[in-house]
Amino acid sequence: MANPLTSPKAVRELLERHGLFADRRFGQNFLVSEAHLHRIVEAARPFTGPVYEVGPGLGVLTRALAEAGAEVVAIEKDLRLKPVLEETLKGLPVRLVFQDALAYPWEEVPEGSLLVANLPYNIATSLVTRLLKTGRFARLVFLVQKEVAERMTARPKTPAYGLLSLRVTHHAEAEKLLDLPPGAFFPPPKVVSALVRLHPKGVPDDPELFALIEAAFAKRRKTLLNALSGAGYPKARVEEALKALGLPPAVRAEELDLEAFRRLKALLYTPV
Ligand SMILES: C[S@@+](CC[C@H](N)C(=O)[O-])C[C@H]1O[C@@H](n2cnc3c(N)ncnc32)[C@H](O)[C@@H]1O
Repeated sequence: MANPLTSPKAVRELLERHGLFADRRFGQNFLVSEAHLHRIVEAARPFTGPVYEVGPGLGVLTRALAEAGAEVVAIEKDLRLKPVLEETLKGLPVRLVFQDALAYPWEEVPEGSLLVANLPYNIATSLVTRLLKTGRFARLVFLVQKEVAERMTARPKTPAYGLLSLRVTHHAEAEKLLDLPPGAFFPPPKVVSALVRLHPKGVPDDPELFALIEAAFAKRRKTLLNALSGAGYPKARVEEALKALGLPPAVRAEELDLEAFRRLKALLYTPV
């Protein structure tokens, strides 16, 4: 059965009836494409654990997930949407939580949980990083701006490659599944979006590794040697480590893959 919320007209009427408007501060671009909604639900299956949705909005995806058999916990920051969600999700087994998703205790969700969401653009990167660090998610399936999806899946020596690419690679296998045009949303955003799926590998955070990677990319145009020595890593030690790894002294951060950064960290953090 078609989802009653997948038309701009239905969304406009629903908002009007509740005296609401799509609030840009909350990144409110509601999905209105039945075909894309279906692709997201299919990409998220099988529902082997509780499904967390950040930002249910008017409930379009929440409803589709619940109707497909998922046990959904939906976390929404905009309290104005409470009466709408109570109407659109009536009778469905969804737990609604009204709070900022960044304040949610993600470290306590059951092992094997799933995230399925059309993420608010302004918290997407920090939220996904945090969820990966918890080690509790079996799968994360979400919409983000295409540019963010490209950074998540970028390979070394490409312009989009950096801290986010390495963070994602450290924790997960990443897939960029498809692009969504602005017309798939109401109101249409200015940019193209993309559907991303991450399969975590159960690798815990490595704070020393990520301090090193952050320092390496903080000055992207500099050589790795200058970026790291500028951030306080002893220059002679970095020079020695690059040599031991067979890397030229003028190498830049974007030329190193995750394995190279792991080996560099091991050399820099080994007591002399
Ligand atoms: C891009 S809209 C997606 C709405 C809906 N899931 C859909 O696909 O139509 C993002 C949603 O996240 C909510 N939101 C924004 N910031 C949030 C935050 N920090 N915590 C929880 N929800 C947030 C917005 O109010 C909005 O409902």
